Parts: sequence; structure tokens; C-alpha cells
Amino acid sequence: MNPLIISHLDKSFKKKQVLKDISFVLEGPHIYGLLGRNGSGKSTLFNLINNRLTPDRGQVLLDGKPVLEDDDGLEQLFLANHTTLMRKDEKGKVKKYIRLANQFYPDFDQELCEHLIRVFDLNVNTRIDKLSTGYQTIFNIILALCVPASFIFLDEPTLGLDANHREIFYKELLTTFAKRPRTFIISTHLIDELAQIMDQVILLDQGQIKLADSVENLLAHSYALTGNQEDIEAFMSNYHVIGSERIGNQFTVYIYDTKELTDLPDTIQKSPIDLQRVFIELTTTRGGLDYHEA
Ligand SMILES: Nc1ncnc2c1ncn2[C@@H]1O[C@H](COP(=O)(O)OP(=O)(O)OP(=O)(O)O)[C@@H](O)[C@H]1O
Repeated sequence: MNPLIISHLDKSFKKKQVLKDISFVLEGPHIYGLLGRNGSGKSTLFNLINNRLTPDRGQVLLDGKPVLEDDDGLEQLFLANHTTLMRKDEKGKVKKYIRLANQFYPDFDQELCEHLIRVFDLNVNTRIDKLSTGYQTIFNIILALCVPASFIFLDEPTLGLDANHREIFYKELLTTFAKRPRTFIISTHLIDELAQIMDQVILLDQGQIKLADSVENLLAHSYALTGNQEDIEAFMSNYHVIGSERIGNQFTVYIYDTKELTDLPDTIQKSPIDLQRVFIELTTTRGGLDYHEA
């Protein structure tokens, strides 16, 4: 599978710059999590990559060619989101749109589609504009898992889904990923849940890529140091601190650094942190110690 190269994308709406010089590479097969706070530009980025919006600068390349100028390239990309699939003037039944997807994509996975309709208990005789929010999401998910694209973008695929349906989604995603490896790029705010599924993470912060790494690397290089404030402050200046916290007289700093931690004094305890904590610390501006380069 050739990588999809996102190169120097800029996007402004009127005078407001929403995405600034976005570059990264999507390799396959992987499950990427695109994480970012509200308004950080995730949906805009998905829309630019999938030709639903035009960038002010930059391009998206597959096999060395800009995908927007290449129909074969564009067919390798699929975006499921909440605004584009559900147009207000669409009034047919769910089964009509599934039939259309089947006609449009000769390699549409009809067997998987029928299985997903069953496990999600989607009534295909419901008019598409009458689906509940959760079932609109389910319909989007079903199409996304069944199309034969190589890069599948899911913009908040858990929106409106109850806990049972989210569990079904994660399970079915992993099953189809194992059977037919391809690349999924999933934006979500449910970091703890997606942490069990994704193997790569891209962090978007205020319109810029703050980090792109494997989940394994990110967690291996992130940890908390807890103890006496003076000892910690004397020790941590060599490391990349992403946040700090005081509870009573316990002082904690959060570190994200590829350098090995050496000569840790006995008065300081090191403990692992989870992806959600890394995300919060990397995307919070509280001033003070919060973010300094070693
Ligand atoms: N069509 C548009 N016209 C003007 N501004 C827009 C448009 N689309 C997005 N924006 C602005 O761009 C910024 C990024 O929005 P975007 O929806 O991409 O963020 P997001 O990370 O997906 O947010 P959320 O997590 O809240 O869904 C926001 O400030 C939003 O108001």
C-alpha cells in the first residue's frame, strides 16, 4: 500500500487561518487516531484531504500524483462524516442508498454490509432523513467499512452511539481490519476508548500538527514524576515537561521525552500516564511550568 502524503496544507475561512502548514504521511495498513480539541481543525482537514474543500495552499499526493487530479487516486479515499452523507433533501429509504453504494463501488462488501445491518439492528426500510442521530452514524459506519477504499476517514464515528453500539463498532472495525488490512483515520474525543484500537496518533492543536507518532512510542516516552517540588524542579530541567500539577504537598510533572531517564533521585517516583493525560497536557495552556523544551 503506497502512502498518502499530505503536504503543506493551509486553509483560512475569511481572515481566520484554521490550518497552518499541515504535513504528514499516512502509511498503511494502520488505524490512526486524529485527536484535537474542539475547533482545532480536524473536520476541515478531513474535508481538504477528501476534496470536499479546496486548500489555499498545499496538496495531497498518492503514488506521487495529486489525488485531486486523479480519479483512481480519489477512489482510494473515503470520508464518512455527518454533514456530507446526510443531505436534507435525501428522502429515500436506507436500502436505496445501500443499493446505490453497491452500484457505485463494484467491490462493495455486500456480505459485510448485511452482517453489519444485522448486528447494529438497522432497519433498512426507514427513510434516511428519519434515522435517529445514532443510526445516522451507524449508516455512515456501515458504508465506510464496506467500501473498497484504501484510506477511510471517519469523522467522529461514535457521535450519538450508545455504549453497546460503540462496542460493536470497535469490534467490527478490528475484525474487518484484520481480514482486509487498509488504513483508517478516525477523529474522536473519546480518547480512552480509541486508545484500545488505534496504533498511530496525530495530534492537531490550534490548526497545527503538534505530534505524529505510534501510540507505543508516545506511551513509552511519556510519564509522570511525583515528589517534593524542589527536588523535581532541580531534576527536570533536562527533560521536556508538558505539564504540572500540585495536589496538597504532592507535586507532579508530566514528561514527554525520548531521552532515557537517568539518575532519578529516591525522593521522586516515576509512573506511567495514559494517552488521555498526554493529550490533555499537550493541548492545555495553563502558563507557568506547563510546556518547556529541554
Ligand atoms: N465553512 C466554514 N466557514 C467558516 N469557518 C469555518 C468553516 N468550517 C470550519 N470553520 C471554523 O474552522 C475551525 C475548525 O473547525 P473544525 O470543524 O475543522 O474543527 P474540529 O476540530 O473538527 O472541531 P470539533 O472537534 O469541535 O468538531 C473552527 O473555528 C470553525 O468555526
